Amino acid sequence: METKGGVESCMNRALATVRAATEVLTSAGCEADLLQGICDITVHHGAYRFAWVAYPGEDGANQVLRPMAHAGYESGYLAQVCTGRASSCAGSGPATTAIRTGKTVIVRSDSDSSIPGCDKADFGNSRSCIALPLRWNKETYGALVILASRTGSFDQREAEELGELADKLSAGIYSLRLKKNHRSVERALRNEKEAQEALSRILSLGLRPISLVEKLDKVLDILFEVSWLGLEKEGSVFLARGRELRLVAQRHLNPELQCLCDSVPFGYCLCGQAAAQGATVFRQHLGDDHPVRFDGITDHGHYCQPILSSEGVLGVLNLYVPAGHIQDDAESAFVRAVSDSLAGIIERELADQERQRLAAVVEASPDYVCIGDVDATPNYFNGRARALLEHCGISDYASCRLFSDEASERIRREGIPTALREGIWQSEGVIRMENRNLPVSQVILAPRDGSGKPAFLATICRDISDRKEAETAAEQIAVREKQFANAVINSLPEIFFLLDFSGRLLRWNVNFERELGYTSEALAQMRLTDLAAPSDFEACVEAFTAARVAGVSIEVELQTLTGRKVPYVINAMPIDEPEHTRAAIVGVGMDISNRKALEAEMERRACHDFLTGLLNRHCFTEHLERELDRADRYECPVTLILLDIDDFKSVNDAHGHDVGDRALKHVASCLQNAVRSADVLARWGGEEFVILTPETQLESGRFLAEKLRVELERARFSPVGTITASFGIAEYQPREGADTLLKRVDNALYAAKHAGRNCVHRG
Ligand SMILES: Nc1nc2c(ncn2[C@@H]2O[C@H](COP(=O)(O)OP(=O)(O)OP(=O)(O)O)[C@@H](O)[C@H]2O)c(=O)[nH]1
Repeated sequence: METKGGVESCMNRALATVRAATEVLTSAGCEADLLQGICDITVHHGAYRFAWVAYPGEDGANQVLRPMAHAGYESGYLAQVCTGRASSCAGSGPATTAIRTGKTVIVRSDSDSSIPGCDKADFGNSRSCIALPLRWNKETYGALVILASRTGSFDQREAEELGELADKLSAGIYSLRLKKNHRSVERALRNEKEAQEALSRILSLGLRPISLVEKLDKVLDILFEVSWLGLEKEGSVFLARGRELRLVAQRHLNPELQCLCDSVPFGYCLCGQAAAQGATVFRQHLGDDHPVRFDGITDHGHYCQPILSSEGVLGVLNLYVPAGHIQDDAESAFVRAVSDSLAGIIERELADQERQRLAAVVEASPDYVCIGDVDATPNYFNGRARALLEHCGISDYASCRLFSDEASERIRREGIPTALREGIWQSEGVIRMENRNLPVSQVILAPRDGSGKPAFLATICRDISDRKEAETAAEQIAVREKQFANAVINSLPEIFFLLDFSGRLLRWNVNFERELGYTSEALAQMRLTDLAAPSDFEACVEAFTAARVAGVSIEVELQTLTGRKVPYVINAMPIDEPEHTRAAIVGVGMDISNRKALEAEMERRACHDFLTGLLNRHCFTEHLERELDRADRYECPVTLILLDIDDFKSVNDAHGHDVGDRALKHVASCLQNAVRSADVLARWGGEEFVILTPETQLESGRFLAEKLRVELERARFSPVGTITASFGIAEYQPREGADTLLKRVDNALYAAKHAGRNCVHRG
């Protein structure tokens, strides 16, 4: 226990401390000074062994005590208290307990184990401890801890006095913090105002009629004037071109550095890193990742702030700061705001450049260009269009009507709605001019704005008069060529036709219609093979199938509408399909009726006797050979009759050759009328006739010969009167041959002559 004198002395030291603290409490300029002042006074005026102020803090995930000020003899005590688990904020040491509970904690003996940890603490020969919570307005700042060298210190009165000191200290902390806050708020407001003014100056630069480089230079100047920014008066702006940064503006940059930084690839050095990452790069010092160096370069820090748009990286704002500069939230936010403003300026500039380029192109375009509102009110015409309007005497552009009423109506009803709906409408139209109409191709465009709505309407008309003239000329040439082709094919003496691959008639000449008698409507539904005579149909199909790949020539009979069969020789060949047709085969056909008739006549003449019209000897012999072959093969009977007019010489002599000729015809006629159709009658020569009677035996032959003899004798021929003939007959003996048979029948005839004529003899 303390003695009465000791108690007084304890009270005195507490009172001395409180008294001495008054000046510090009112005069301290900052919190650190206040805390340190109180600790000093506690030790020097209160003669306590040790005093310190603990604030709660964090070390990673651990809550710890932070000594904010201390005075007196401590001998490693602080380190032990602040790192020991028992005295951590989560622990139960005096300082921790006071902070956590908000109540004063007193330890009067270093053997007091009521507060765990205190017994283990090295009090540095101190024997008592008081931990006073520093609280104000329900906020606990920390604890004032005072150690005394004697056991049993800090009775209730001393503790109350010291508690008052702690309350005053808490009020002082509160007051200083309040002042500090006021100052920082005032400073922040001042800085904010300055920043806003700088930003508005930067933004207004975007509207000034100066080049982008000048604008960027001035932005750097404005930044250097912002007093609270810790910038060096040195900086630059890069613009991105592809994956490269180009130095476009700078202030006070070392000339050598200007050369080195003229072009910086994305990813290279600090600015390249900022561009590649799209994020701020800040460095306090010139480090290894700043490879751009020159002789005499001094250490400095960097703000490399990417200038970003929604499309990507536009460039980098590069600001220099003194070496060791500490980045400040307000400063970082301001630099970001400046880069956002720069993005706006650059984007507008690029858009302006693009617009100017487009405007120059549109203005110089050879097309007629009109740009107007989405309600189709025109508000711009390019040079070509203005010239056209002037030419047409139109001065009121807003209400000009260049197109015909019909075309205007179509544009209004179809063109503009389609363009507004689909973005584009294309057509052709005609512009009315004073002397002529100007054919144009027209395109109406409706580009959309950022919200997807049509922003304006642009009408582009192109003079297509040259093309139209060429098309008209080509059409006229095509018409003329068609007329010429028609004239040619219609003047052909042959029939002409074009077939498609299925053989259907595509085109034909007038001869075709005339000779076959069908109408063009009927022909348009027909194939050429439909016209073939039934007997020629198969051959016709075969020929025109072959004509798809190679030329063919075919003789075929075509049947006219009336059923008449006309022989044609048709030459047909495949053709390359002319444009827009299905033509596959072209052909011409010549009517060969005359040739066929001539051939028939020639054949007839070759086989027939010109006087009597009967088969001649040559043809008869062929018949005879064939028939005898058949008789040999099938052993069928054949009988030959040979007759000779009696005393014919006297007919000629008496009546002349003309009568003789007629007499021969008379005999031929009589014979022709008397024989059967299976018999073959021929003039053998002179006044001799021969009859081949197939399937006839000798007796039947003799009967026939006798019948003929009688018929001939009975038939009177004027002016000659009776004409008779002698007959020789012979039946063919198997395999005796024609010559032998003829010899035998000739002998029989001779015998008949010898026998007195007008009779029949067998050989
Ligand atoms: N008018 C005419 N006379 C012909 C033709 N061919 C032959 N003759 C004549 O027929 C006559 C045949 O006379 P011949 O051979 O003496 O026989 P024939 O007078 O009939 O006496 P036979 O046969 O013995 O009865 C000749 O005068 C021939 O000129 C002919 O085509 N026309």
